[in-house]
Amino acid sequence: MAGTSLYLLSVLVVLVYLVTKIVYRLVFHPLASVPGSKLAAASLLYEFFWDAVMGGQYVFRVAEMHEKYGPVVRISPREVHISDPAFVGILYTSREEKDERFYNFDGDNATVFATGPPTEHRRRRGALARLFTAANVAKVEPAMHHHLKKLFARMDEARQTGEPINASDAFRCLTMDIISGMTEPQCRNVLDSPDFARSFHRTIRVASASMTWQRYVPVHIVLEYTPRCLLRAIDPNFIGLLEKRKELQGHAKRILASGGAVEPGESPTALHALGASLRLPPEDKTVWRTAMEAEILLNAGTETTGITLAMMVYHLHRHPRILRRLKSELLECSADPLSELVDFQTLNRLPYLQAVIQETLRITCPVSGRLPRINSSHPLVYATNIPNAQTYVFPPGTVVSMSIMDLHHDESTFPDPKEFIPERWLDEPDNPASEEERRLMRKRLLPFGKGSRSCIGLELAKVEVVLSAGNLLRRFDLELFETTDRDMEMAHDWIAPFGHADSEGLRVKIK
Ligand code: HEM
Repeated sequence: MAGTSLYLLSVLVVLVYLVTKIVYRLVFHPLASVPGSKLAAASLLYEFFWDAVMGGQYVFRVAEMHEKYGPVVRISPREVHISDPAFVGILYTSREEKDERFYNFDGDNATVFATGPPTEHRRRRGALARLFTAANVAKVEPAMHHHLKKLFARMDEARQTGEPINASDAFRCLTMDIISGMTEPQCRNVLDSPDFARSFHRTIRVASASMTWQRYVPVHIVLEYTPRCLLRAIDPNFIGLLEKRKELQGHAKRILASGGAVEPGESPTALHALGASLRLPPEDKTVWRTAMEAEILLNAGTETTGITLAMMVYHLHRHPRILRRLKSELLECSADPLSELVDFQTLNRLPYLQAVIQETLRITCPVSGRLPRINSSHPLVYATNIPNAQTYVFPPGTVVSMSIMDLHHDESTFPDPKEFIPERWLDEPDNPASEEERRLMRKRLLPFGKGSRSCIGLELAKVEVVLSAGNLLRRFDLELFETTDRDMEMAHDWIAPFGHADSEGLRVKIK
C-alpha cells in the first residue's frame, strides 16, 4: 500500500514538473511571444518526431509554419527560425557560435563542423585550412583529371553497350574519390566499383540519417556496443559504416603516432595535416577525433558536390535550349580534341558555365537544412521596415537559425525561384534584372554559407564542379533515362538533401 502511494506520488511529481515546464515555455519564456506551433514551443519532442523519427522532415514543417505565421517562428522551446534574407548578415558573423546540440554529429562536438566555441573552432579549422586553399586545390587538379578520366572511360563503355548508368551514384563516386584522395592515405577508388558503389552510397545515407538521431540519442555509442548480428538485421549498411570508421581509426592511429609523417608513396592528406599540426593540443590529437574529422570531411565532400553535378545535368536536360547554349560555349572554349580534358582555368572563364553553376547551386541548395547559431554574449535584434511588423529582441543564449533554401528561393530576390534560369545571372540586354538587382542576387547567393563557419571546401568544390561539368558536357551527349522530378526532389533533409528511398536518382543514357 505504502509502495503504491509512493509510486503515485512520484508520477504526480513528474506530471506537475512537466506541466510547469510546458506552461513556463508557453507563457513565461523569453520566446513566448514568438509565433509558431504551440507543440513545437512546448517540447523538443516535436522536432525529434519530424527530424529523427520521420527522417529529416522538419524542414517542410518549418516552411509551413512560415507560410502561416510569417518570417519569424518559434520551432522548438529554445529555437527561433527566421526567413528573411535581410537578416543573414546579422546572424552569420564570427560572434555567433554553432548550436552544439544541433551539430553534434560526432558525439562530442569535436570536429571542425561541430565545434561551438570560436576559439576552439579557429584552432581546429586552422589545422586543416591550408589543405583546402585555392593554391593547394590547384595542386590536386591532376588527381581530379585522373578520376574524371576513369569516369569518362566508364561512360564510354556504357555508350557502347547502350546501358543506362546511374549518374547520381557515378558523380558521388567521383566526388568521393577526390575527397578521399585528399583525406586518407589510400584513395577509396569507388569509381572502380562495377555498380558505382551502390551499397556504399546507402551506407552514407544511413550515416547521414543517423547524424540527426545523434542529436537526441548517443548513436555512436549505441552502434559501437550493439551486437553486429542485430545491427545487420536492422540495416546491413550499419556494418559498412562501422567498418569504414574502424578503417579510418587505423589510419589515424598510425599517422598520429608518426607525427603526421607522409610515408613513401603517400600524398599529404587531411589525416597527415592533423597529425603534424602544431596548433592542436594533445586532447585534439586523439584517434577518435582525428578519424571523425576525416569521416565528416568524406561525407561533407561527397554528397554536396555530387548532388550539384546531378542536379545540373538534370536541369540542363530538361531545358534543351540552355543545354545547347552551354555546349556551344564549351565546344568553342578550347582547340583541344574532345578526348583531351580542358583545364580548370580555361573553363572557369566561361560566363555561361558560371551562370549555369550559380543557378544550379541556387536552386539545389546542397546544404538543405537550417543552420542554427547561438548568440552567447549579446542580444540579437530582429526588426524589419514592414509597417506594423513586430521587432524581436532575442536574449543571449537563444538559438536562431536560417536556411539557405529560404534565401535562394526568395521570390523578391529571385523572380520565379523554382525555375532554372541561368540567364538571370548574366549582364545581357534581355535580362530584365537591373545591375542593382543582380548585385543583390549575388549577395544573397550563399550556397557555401557565410561568416567564419562557411564551407572550408569551397575552393575544392568550385574546381570539382567547373572541371567535371565542363568536361563532361563538352564530351558527352546524354539522354535522361526514366528520371522524373520526383527522382530529383528532396525527400529528406539530412544536412544535405536526400531523395526518396525507392528512387534511383538520376539515370542517363550516353548517346
Ligand atoms: C557544392 C559543394 C558544397 C556546398 C554547397 C557546401 C556548403 C557548405 C555550407 C553551407 C557550410 C556551412 C554549414 C553551417 O553553417 O553549418 C559548409 C561547411 C563545411 N563544409 Fe561544405 N559544401 C560543399 C562542399 C564541401 C567539400 C568538398 C568539403 C570537403 C572539404 C566540405 C567541407 C565542409 C566543412 C568541414 C564544413 C564546416 C566548416 C566549419 O564549420 O568551419 N564542403 N559547407
